[in-house]
Amino acid sequence: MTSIDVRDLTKEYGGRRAVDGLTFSVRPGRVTGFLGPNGAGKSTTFRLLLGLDRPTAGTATIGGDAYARLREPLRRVGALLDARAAHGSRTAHAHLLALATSNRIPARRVDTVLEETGLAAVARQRVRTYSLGMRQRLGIAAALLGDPEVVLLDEPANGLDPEGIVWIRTLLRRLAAEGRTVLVSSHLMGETAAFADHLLILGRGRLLADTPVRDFIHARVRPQVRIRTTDPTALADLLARHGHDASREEDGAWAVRHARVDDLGRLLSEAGVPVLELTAREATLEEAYLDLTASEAEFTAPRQEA
Ligand SMILES: Nc1ncnc2c1ncn2[C@@H]1O[C@H](COP(=O)(O)OP(=O)(O)OP(=O)(O)O)[C@@H](O)[C@H]1O
Repeated sequence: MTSIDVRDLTKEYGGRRAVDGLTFSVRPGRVTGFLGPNGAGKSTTFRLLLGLDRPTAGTATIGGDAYARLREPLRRVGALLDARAAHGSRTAHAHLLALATSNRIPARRVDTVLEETGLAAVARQRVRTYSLGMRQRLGIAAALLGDPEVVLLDEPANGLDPEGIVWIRTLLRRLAAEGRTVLVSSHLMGETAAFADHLLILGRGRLLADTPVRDFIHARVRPQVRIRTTDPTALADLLARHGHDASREEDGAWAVRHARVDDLGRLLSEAGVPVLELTAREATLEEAYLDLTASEAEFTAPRQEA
């Protein structure tokens, strides 16, 4: 089984740190989401892992070896970095066949991955006629061509339609279930939580979280209760008197944090506050993610002199 190991990895471009002392491991048999806002360093980390760029310091290895030292790398590691990589004047079939031939991969894999990615019917068309979603699928087909143990996909859902999004989720789950090591970058937490088991979250080149998705939700996604009433003044008074952390939402409803429907329902009923709606909801993952990024911003704010 092949793990990815990143140790003290740093990459500077002209004195600016794109990747700043990253240390993490990516384990086989699960999908690891690699999350971070634009410019957080995800693509740079992928390039360092694939030997396309040299680290300023630290190491990035796959199964214990730097990518450049792997024999028959396409059979070990499949990667999607840039969906525009395929030559537009070639057909998808020709593009994949050339890749297979130059990497000593059996030609029959070409048809297998074309089927797997839903491109079989358009395989003889030139790539320049493809939509962004079709190019994404072709990039994924190329990544899977060598039947690799490790799959690295940079924003694979980019350009896919809703059906494509469901397809990629299913594909990623299957690749992990087959025991492969799957690392998938995205800047969308909601999308990532739909397929990932584990999260690595980056902010400004640094690792902010290395956690199972379930633990992240448990630790950071707080329960909330949503209330609509015909008497907002009475509701606001009541909530304030009982020390509830409440705020008004855009549609006029109230959101009460760290509260339970059972407790609030009883309270409202005893106080005679008319209720139009009382619902339990979990703050979205996206909110939890922003929360994490905000605490990072506080952490990195310049220190005040005493
Ligand atoms: N070749 C380069 N030369 C100079 N700066 C670079 C280079 N590549 C990346 N950077 C800078 O490094 C930082 C990290 O970029 P990177 O592309 O790795 O982020 P990312 O998390 O992949 O973002 P995105 O979601 O936008 O793709 C950015 O500030 C970027 O401008």
